[in-house]
Amino acid sequence: MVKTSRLFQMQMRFDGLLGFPGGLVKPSEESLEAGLSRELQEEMGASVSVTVNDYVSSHLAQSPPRLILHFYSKKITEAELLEIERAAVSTAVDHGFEVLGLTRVPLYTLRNGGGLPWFLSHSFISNSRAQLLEALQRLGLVSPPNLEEAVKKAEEMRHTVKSDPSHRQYLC
Ligand SMILES: O=c1[nH]cnc2c1ncn2[C@H]1C[C@H](O)[C@@H](COP(=O)(O)OP(=O)(O)O)O1
Repeated sequence: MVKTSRLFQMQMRFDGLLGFPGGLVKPSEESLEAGLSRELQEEMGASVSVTVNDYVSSHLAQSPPRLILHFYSKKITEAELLEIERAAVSTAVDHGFEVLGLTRVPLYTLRNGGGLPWFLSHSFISNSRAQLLEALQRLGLVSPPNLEEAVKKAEEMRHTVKSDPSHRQYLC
C-alpha cells in the first residue's frame, strides 16, 4: 500500500466504466453549477457547492448523444473527502444503481508499473480519461514527466493484454 498525501476521486458507473460524478443539465432550467451540485448530491450523498471558479474545460462529445461536456474540479480537505466517501455509501440515492462506488485514483507508479498506469489502462466513459489527465496536470497532482510515463505504460499494458489475453491470470 502506498500512502499519499493527495487524493483524487472518480467513480465506477452502473455500466462498469470509470467516470466522474455528474449528469445531464438543461441550461434553460438551472445553471450548470446548480445542476452539477444537484447531481453530486444524488450520486455522492453529500452537499458540495460548485461555482464558476471550479470550471476547467468544455468539449463536444465525439459520439452520440451529441452533448457539450463541461468539466469542473474542486479542491476539498481530506476530512471533507472522507465525509463524502462515507455519505456515498450511506445516503446517496444513486448508490448501487447509477453509481457502484466512488474510487480513489492511484497517483503513484509502482516499480512493476502498477498504480496510475494500470488505472489508466481501464475503460472510461466518453472523454473522462482525458478529463482525468487534464485535472491531474492542472492541479499539479502528478508531475508532467511522471504523467507522460504513466500514459505510455498504460498504452503498453493495453497492448499487452489485447495481444496476449493469457498475460493476466489471477485465481480467487
Ligand atoms: O465523467 C464523464 N466525463 C465525460 N462525459 C461523461 C461522463 N459521464 C457521463 N458522460 C457523458 C456520456 C454519456 O453519453 C452522457 C450521459 O451520461 P449518463 O451517465 O448516462 O447520464 P446521467 O447521469 O444518467 O444523466 O454523459
